[in-house]
Amino acid sequence: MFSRLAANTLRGTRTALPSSTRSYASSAAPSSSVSHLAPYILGAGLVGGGVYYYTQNPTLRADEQAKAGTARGGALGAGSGGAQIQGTEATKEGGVKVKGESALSPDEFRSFKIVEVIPYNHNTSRFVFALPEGTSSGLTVASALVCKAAKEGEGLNDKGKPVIRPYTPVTAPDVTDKLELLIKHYKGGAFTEYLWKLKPGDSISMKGPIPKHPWKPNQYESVAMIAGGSGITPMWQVLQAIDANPEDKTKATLIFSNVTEEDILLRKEFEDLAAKKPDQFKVVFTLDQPPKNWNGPTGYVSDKVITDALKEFGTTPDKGEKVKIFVCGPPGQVKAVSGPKKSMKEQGPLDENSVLKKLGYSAEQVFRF
Ligand SMILES: Cc1cc2nc3c(=O)[nH]c(=O)nc-3n(C[C@H](O)[C@H](O)[C@H](O)COP(=O)(O)OP(=O)(O)OC[C@H]3O[C@@H](n4cnc5c(N)ncnc54)[C@H](O)[C@@H]3O)c2cc1C
Repeated sequence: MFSRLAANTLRGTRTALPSSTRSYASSAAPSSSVSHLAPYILGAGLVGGGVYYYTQNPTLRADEQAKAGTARGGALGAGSGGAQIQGTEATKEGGVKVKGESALSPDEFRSFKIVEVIPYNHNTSRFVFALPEGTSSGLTVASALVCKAAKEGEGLNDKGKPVIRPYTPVTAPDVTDKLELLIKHYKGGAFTEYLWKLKPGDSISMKGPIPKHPWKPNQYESVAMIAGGSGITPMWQVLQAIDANPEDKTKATLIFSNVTEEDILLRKEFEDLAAKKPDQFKVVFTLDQPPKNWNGPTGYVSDKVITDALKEFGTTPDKGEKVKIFVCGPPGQVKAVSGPKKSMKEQGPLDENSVLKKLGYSAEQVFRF
């Protein structure tokens, strides 16, 4: 599906971002990528060591954000799994809300057992957690959860405080009995180095939801999602919600950049969506290091990649409030595409030199996770 889409809709093109950005996005800082990383780190050691802008204020670590940002509510929940979503009820805003008990709490950390660790690719694994029988995560769309070590005294930072990091489950909010995180391993990463030592039977503490952009069905005619590396998981959460709600006619175009083909997370899921509902979902993958037979765009997410991809569903700047662009990825990519978020709570203006600004989009049309 992708090849067809790519061949039909996009031509290869060079871009405006340094390759270091994408190396950061989808590789776990392997030694071979050091030369790629150098310019980024040089310019941005800056952003708290590459923790995603989609998190946060560049100066604020997730640990601090977690303390500050676990406000309840604000979002509509939605489930997955076809036309009729089980265990959900309609809300007056037109969305769906997960019924029944939530396993997670926004007010306290709760411990969940890892039941399975399934390698996904060279640096990413699926962590499957058991939820109490009959409960679901209860996360709203779009929202995240935060994780820390469940065992006292473990997973601490160099100041002796627990390392806390946000993640977006890949299981939909109404899935009961289990929750799955798709996590990329960062060499030297405070939390993922700890996580990679754990085994099935061990536990992790979680708290949530951490609300992001409250998804309202049909609030926009169309949305675009520009993601890099593991910044893809919030996009998948929103796409699942749209797909699960037959009343939601929002059209969505995903532009997903990675270093190599192997780095593309959830590729089959996106291709299946685009194949199932081609008039509603469109996906474009861009690669820094494409294989010989690659038909899609290569390099960074440039103005041309965005313009070409968003033409079909008319996600253009002149549409005002009818369109939204979601951005989520590594700092270098976010900086080039939109400019960073002003702070944890404020989106702030678009960077004057960013691709979206130059294309004519307004700050109100853009949301960074
Ligand atoms: C809303 C949200 C949802 C997210 N969802 C997911 C998800 O589903 N899956 C996922 O994999 N990730 C997700 N993330 C990212 C995740 O929260 C963590 O940032 C990521 O796992 C890295 O954490 P870490 O503690 O292992 O690495 P960190 O310690 O934060 O470091 C990250 C990298 O930067 C390097 N580094 C650290 N400090 C410096 C420095 N001073 N200078 C230069 N380099 C430095 C480290 O060596 C490492 O390679 C999400 C983030 C947000 C905000």
